[in-house]
Amino acid sequence: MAEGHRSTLADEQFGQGLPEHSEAALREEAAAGDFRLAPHPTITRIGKPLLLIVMDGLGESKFHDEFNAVEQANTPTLDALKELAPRRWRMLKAHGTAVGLPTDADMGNSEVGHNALGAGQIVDQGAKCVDGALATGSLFKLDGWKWIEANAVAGTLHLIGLLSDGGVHSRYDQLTLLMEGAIQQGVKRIRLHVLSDGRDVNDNTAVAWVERLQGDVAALSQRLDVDVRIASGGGRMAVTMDRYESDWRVVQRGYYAHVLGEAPHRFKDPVQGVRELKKGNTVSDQYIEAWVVVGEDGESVGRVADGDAVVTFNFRADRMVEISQALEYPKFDKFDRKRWPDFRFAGIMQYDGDLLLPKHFLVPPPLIERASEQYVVGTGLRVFACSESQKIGHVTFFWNGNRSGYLDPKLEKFEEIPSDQGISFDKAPAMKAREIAAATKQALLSGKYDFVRCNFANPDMVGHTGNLKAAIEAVTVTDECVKVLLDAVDQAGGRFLVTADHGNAEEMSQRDKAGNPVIKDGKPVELTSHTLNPVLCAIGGPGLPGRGCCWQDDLPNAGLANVTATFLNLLGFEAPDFYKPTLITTDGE
Ligand SMILES: O=C(O)[C@@H](CO)OP(=O)(O)O
Ligand SMILES: [Mn+2]
Ligand SMILES: [Mn+2]
Repeated sequence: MAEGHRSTLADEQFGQGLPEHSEAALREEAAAGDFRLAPHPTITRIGKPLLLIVMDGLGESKFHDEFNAVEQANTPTLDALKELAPRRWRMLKAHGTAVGLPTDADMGNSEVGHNALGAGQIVDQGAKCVDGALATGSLFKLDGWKWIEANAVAGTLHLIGLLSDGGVHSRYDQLTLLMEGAIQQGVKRIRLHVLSDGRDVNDNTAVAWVERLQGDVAALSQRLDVDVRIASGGGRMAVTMDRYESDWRVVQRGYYAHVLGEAPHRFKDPVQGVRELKKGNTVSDQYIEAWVVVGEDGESVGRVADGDAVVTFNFRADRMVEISQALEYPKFDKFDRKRWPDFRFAGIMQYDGDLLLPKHFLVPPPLIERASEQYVVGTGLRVFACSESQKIGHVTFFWNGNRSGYLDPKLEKFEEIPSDQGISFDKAPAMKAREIAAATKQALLSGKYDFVRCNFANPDMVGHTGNLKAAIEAVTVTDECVKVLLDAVDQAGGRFLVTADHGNAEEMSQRDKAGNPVIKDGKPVELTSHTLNPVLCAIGGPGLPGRGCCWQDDLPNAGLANVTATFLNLLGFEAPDFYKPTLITTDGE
């Protein structure tokens, strides 16, 4: 059924112009050799590894002042890439329509960035698919809605997700359209379980967001004569939105607050309550502890009951997988659920197409067909991918077009370095970069792999804390680790490509329209989000062909999706012709 959903909607409304294939068919084809790459005419295979590094959240800003953590950091390796090989580096677009987001005002993010890097194509992303399904009303006609409809109408509809207009995981306008649409379908009672952001939008805006929602909910309730209330919440990094099993306690807090109605903070009015929790702004919006709204009787107003319906309204997958498991799996041992009511659950998207999780979803997810790894393993190349827990799925799941697990366990090895748990990453800004470098170096020198890729999480994760000093340290350590790996490429006689998935650390202060840092109470106001900035792409290594490679001159608007054909060339192969064009040529140098 899931496949049927995907194909109908993908074809009719958001067609990618590529042939329809089910996952199973794709794998069969791979096995049958349909994914063999043709050798590149001039960049030959040398039997030495290609290294690809993603520096997560490291972009280039036009502001060259003290708030640019990338420029403030000590980066001799990255500087040398530019200075020593002027024709082997360039900048790439990493935001907006260049990576499949709805508009060029949308900042880049890891999901779309790694999807583009791995898939070589620009695919309409989840945000756009949900926009379309809400605009046409198809969302309420498909099987996902049908699955929850009777419960939603007869019981309570619970909506769980991130409260902001960041556009990375969710969007406020989609939440309100979803509510309105559900009410038109006959829903009378809605409970909202909302996570504060402070990461994709400015920090210390949590109160304003809850206040806005409270206002809109009051107006809606009155206008349409329905009972809608804010029921529970917390900060996204402390409650519900863990990813890649970094810390299940985060999900447990969410399940307890949203489903059981249990939380350390209980108050009658969510605006006043959150205002109290945010007093003096001593805690970031991202880390607000779990809270529930209680009625006169002291009981939670929004615990999930038998016969209710639950929808998670984040369209992005990584941070919804664990809560979906907690909501959906009959057998579940990550924490004690205490009570698992008999409700019906649908995600606004399916968050994992291989696990088919959740089973029911309101909007078909973007299917990314013919991702590069299918060709890479289809050609028999051996792959090593490494990161720490916070980003491991980025270089595997997102990279492989949202496929979880191995495409070919005989040819691929994914290595996860456990991330620190329970701390804000500015407390340990190196994160696990050195461990990632060590594991990746070992893979490069082992002779066991043709394609070795890794992701350094710390410019991004530390950038999100808003702590400038820590972000500078994070970038410095990243540069040091890039050096370790480029030295290993030298030793191995291989080739490399260094890039990033979007910006973050290069802008650590909010700016006014004139570009000046925003100052409040005598202090610069931190910027915790990603940016719209371009990212570096640099190639090199002793294994480059005799006459070398350099950039094509005619691709001024190239973006992350052009990297895919480029690294396939560096592996010694031609890219599929429907991929975005390669950035390199062997003419002219
Ligand atoms: O932390 C995350 O979930 C996002 C920001 O919302 O960052 P990234 O896209 O880099 O993973
Ligand atoms: Mn990222
Ligand atoms: Mn990020």
